[in-house]
This record gives sequence, C-alpha cells and structure tokens, in this order.
Amino acid sequence: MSAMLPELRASGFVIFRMVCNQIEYLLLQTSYGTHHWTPPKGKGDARNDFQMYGGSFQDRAAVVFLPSALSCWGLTDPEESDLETALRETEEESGLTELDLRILADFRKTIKYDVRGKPKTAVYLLAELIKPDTPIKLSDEHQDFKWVSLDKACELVKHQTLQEVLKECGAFVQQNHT
Ligand SMILES: Nc1ncnc2c1ncn2[C@@H]1O[C@H](COP(=O)(O)OP(=O)(O)OP(=O)(O)OP(=O)(O)OC[C@H]2O[C@@H](n3cnc4c(N)ncnc43)[C@H](O)[C@@H]2O)[C@@H](O)[C@H]1O
Repeated sequence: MSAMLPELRASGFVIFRMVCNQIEYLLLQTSYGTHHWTPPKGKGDARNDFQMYGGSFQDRAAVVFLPSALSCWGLTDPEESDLETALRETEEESGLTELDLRILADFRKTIKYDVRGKPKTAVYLLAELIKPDTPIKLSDEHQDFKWVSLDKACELVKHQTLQEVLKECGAFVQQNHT
C-alpha cells in the first residue's frame, strides 16, 4: 500500500535581502513541535499530510481522492510544481508574493531526511526580497521570524543538510548578485 502513496515532499524559498550592503536571510520559527527555524516552505498537496501523521484506510482513500476531486472542480492542482508549491507556501507563511521576489532561477537544492521514520524530500529555491522593508505577515504555523546573517542562520537551523543549503545560497548570491 505504501508504494502507492506519493512521496513526502516540501518546497520553499531561501529568501535574502540586502540591507546596508549586508545579506540577511529570512527564517521562520514554527509554533508547533520543537519550534524549529526554517525558511518558508511546505508540502505540495494534501496527500502528503497523510504520510506524515498516519491514518485509517478510509482516510487514505480520502486523501488520495480529494486532490483529484478538487482539481476537477478547479480548486487545487495535485500536480503542483516545486516552484508553485514554494510560492504558495511562501505567501501563506510570510505574506510575500511572487511580486515581492526576484527569483534566482538557476539555484535549486534538494535535501532528504527522515521525519517520524519516513523519508522526506525538501526542495529549496532562492529569491531576493526586492524591497527590503516589506513587512512579513506570519500565519498561525509560525510564532516568530528573523532576518539574520548567514552565520546566525546556520546557528538557528541546527540541521546540517539545511546549513549546507544556506551556505550554498550564500556562495551563489556572492557569485551571481548584481
Ligand atoms: N510536530 C508537530 N506537531 C504538530 N503539528 C505539526 C508538527 N509538525 C508539523 N505539523 C503540522 O504540519 C504543518 C506544516 O505543514 P507544511 O508547512 O506544509 O510542511 P513543512 O514546511 O514541511 O513543515 P514541517 O514543520 O512539517 O516540516 P520540516 O521538514 O521543517 O520539519 C519536520 C521535522 O523535521 C526536522 N527537520 C527539518 N529540517 C531537517 C533537516 N534538514 N534534517 C533533519 N531533520 C530536519 C524538524 O526539526 C522537524 O522536527 C503545520 O501546520 C502543522 O500543523
């Protein structure tokens, strides 16, 4: 049965801004669990929530059926791309829309880790906040946000794979930012 389920997959944006010639990265702190810090990101569609938290056979049928049904009604897209997911989640979690961002299209980094014993893939894209003073509007999923230096961001995120993503973002920005 599990082979028929979609992978647990999330996408998001590492967002940076330039303030007085310094690069700062946006991190959000979850209002649940261990209150970990993460760039804005989230899961691609409702089917993934099932994998994360488990459920009955009926629940399974519902979560596999629901995205297809919603898609037919034009309410959501079960084939949402990583970019679409990242944009949607970024807007939901920070209030920042595509219009606020300059996407560095050549950057894309994928990491894999286990969450509650299940493999998860997280895809990170990279974008600059065009107007550095644009306000951040948090959703209920997060309790705090910070704009921080690369070193401080690596300190906050704790997980080595995500620290490496942030460092690659830093190097990419240094090489490609005009
Ligand atoms: N513990 C919890 N209690 C109640 N509700 C919860 C919950 N966790 C999630 N939710 C619910 O799920 C929703 C989030 O949905 P989404 O917002 O769609 O999903 P997400 O970005 O993938 O968030 P999540 O926190 O689950 O994942 P992450 O991989 O960062 O983090 C998942 C775990 O992996 C760890 N992790 C993160 N990055 C890692 C890495 N690079 N390496 C290893 N572990 C990592 C984190 O520390 C964390 O423990 C929330 O609204 C909330 O309702």
